[in-house]
Amino acid sequence: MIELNNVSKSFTLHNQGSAVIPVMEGASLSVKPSECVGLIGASGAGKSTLMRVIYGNYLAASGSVMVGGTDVATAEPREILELRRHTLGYVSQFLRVVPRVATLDVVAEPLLAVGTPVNAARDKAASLLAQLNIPERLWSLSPTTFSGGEQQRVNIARGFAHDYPALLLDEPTASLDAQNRATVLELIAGAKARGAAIVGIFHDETAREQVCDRFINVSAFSPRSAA
Ligand SMILES: Nc1ncnc2c1ncn2[C@@H]1O[C@H](COP(=O)(O)OP(=O)(O)OP(=O)(O)O)[C@@H](O)[C@H]1O
Repeated sequence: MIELNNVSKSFTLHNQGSAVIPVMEGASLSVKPSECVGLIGASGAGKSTLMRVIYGNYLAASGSVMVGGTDVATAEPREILELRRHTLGYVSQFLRVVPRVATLDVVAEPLLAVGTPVNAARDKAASLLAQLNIPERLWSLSPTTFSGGEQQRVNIARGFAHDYPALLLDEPTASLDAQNRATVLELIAGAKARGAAIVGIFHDETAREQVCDRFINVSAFSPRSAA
């Protein structure tokens, strides 16, 4: 479902004499449906960079980044948007808050985007918000003023609203209390059970041991250790 072949990535620092910093070479990985692969490696090794390359936020310098039938490395922007709408979800630690949109609609939006009827989308959103302990009195408010932990849970609810065949999870359990953390791990297990291919970064060791089938150390893709 997610297949990277020989991917390299470097950054050009335009404000620093166009210095080119290679951060990744020869990155290859393959994630099958119902599998969760954890990215590990020291801080700065390139875990977030690899996730952004898969999501299409960073353009790979070479190699292929297949998600479903789309090569993210060469796809047109509209194909990437289509891929993100139907196939590839991304749950980051932070909610990009849309001003004045009610929490229930923020969570239902990915479902509406794939054509789910409004009532069904709202029902699913309500059930996720309840599962993640967001009090019902907050559902009609914009999450702009919510606490950090509440915003993170709204973001998780939104990320799990549509059943994406491929999911990227960037620290989905960071700074959650034990009960909400357990709920998120259940959501991840549920996504795996229905066939999602998942790539995740989890600093929380207990969480990653619980949901990951295997690990990839991205330090192996650092240009210094590449062959
Ligand atoms: N937009 C960018 N411009 C320049 N360099 C960048 C950019 N994004 C990442 N880097 C560099 O790429 C390297 C890998 O960073 P990345 O954030 O992927 O590491 P990480 O493994 O996710 O680290 P952490 O565990 O600390 O979050 C770092 O040296 C970083 O400075």
